[in-house]
Amino acid sequence: MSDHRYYVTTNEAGAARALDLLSSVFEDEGYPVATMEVDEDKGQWEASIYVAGDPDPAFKDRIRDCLGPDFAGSTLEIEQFGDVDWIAKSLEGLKPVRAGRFLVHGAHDREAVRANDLAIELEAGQAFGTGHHGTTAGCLEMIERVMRASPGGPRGLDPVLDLGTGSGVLAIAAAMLGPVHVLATDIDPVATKVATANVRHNRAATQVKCVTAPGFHSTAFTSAGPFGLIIANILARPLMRMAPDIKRHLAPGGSVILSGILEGQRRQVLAAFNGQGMRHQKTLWRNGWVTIHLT
Ligand SMILES: C[S@@+](CC[C@H](N)C(=O)[O-])C[C@H]1O[C@@H](n2cnc3c(N)ncnc32)[C@H](O)[C@@H]1O
Repeated sequence: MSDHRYYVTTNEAGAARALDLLSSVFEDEGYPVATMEVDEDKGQWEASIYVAGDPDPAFKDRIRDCLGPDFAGSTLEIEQFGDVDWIAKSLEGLKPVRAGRFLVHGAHDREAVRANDLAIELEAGQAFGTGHHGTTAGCLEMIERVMRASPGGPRGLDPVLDLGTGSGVLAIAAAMLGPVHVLATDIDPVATKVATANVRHNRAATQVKCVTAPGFHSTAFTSAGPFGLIIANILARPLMRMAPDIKRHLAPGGSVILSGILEGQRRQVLAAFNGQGMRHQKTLWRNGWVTIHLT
C-alpha cells in the first residue's frame, strides 16, 4: 500500500482558491489539504490533498467535482510516495549536521557531540530548521563568522533579531556565541511554540524571547531594538520587500545576514539592500542557495 497526493499546479491566488474549495469538502473527512510555492521565479504554486492507501479513480472524480469550473483547464496530477517507513524517515531527518563549530542533532545522537562542538539539540518538530537545509547551515556558519569577527565581540552586536525563526535554531546559535539578547519571531504560531520549547531545551530562555509576528508588525521590535545583528532566512521576494524595515530596525554599524535566496536571485537581493545604503561583505554558497552578510 502506498500513500499519495493529488495536486493542481496554479498561481498563488489559484492555490488559495483550491485550498478553500478542497478544505470545505475534504477537511471534515480528515484529509490534509495544503498549498506550497514550488517555483518562486515563475510564481508557481501547488494545491494538494494527501490520501492514505492506493489511488481510487472515484476519489479523483470527487476532487475534480469539488474544484469545479475554476479548474476545468488544470490537470489534476498524482504523486505516489511508495512504502515509506516514517519513523526511520523522521530519524534520518535528524541526523547530526555540522556547520562551522555548530553540531545540530537529535536527542538520540548525543554521542556524536565532540568536546569543542557548539551542540544544539532539537527534537523532530513541525517548524523548519534542523540544519539539513543549505540555508540554515549557511546561516549557522555566517553567524559564527560575524559574531566572532565583531570588533566589540558578540556583545557588540547585542541585541540580535532572528526574523522567521522556525525551529529557533539560529536564535539558539547566536545566544550560544555570547551574552546577547535575541528576539526570535515567526509569522507561524506553531513555529513560535516549537522555537520556545527548543530554546528552553537548550537552556537559552534567559537570552531568547520568541514572539509571533508577521514581518515587523509587532511592538516587540521597537521595544527590543534597534538590533546590532538581524538574521532573516526567509525567501528572496519577502526579504527584498522588507529591506526598508530591516534597515530601519538596524543599529548604526550593525550587520544583516540574509538567506533563503537562490544563487540566481543574489544580485537582485543585493541591489535591494544596496538601495538602503547597505554594503555586501561576504557570500556563502551551499547546495544552490546563498547566505549573504551585509553591513
Ligand atoms: C526557511 S524557514 C527558516 C527557519 C530557521 N530560521 C532556519 O534558518 O532554519 C523560514 C521561516 O520564516 C517564517 N516566515 C515566513 N515569512 C515570514 C514573515 N513575513 N514574517 C515572519 N516570519 C516569516 C516561516 O514561517 C518559517 O518558519
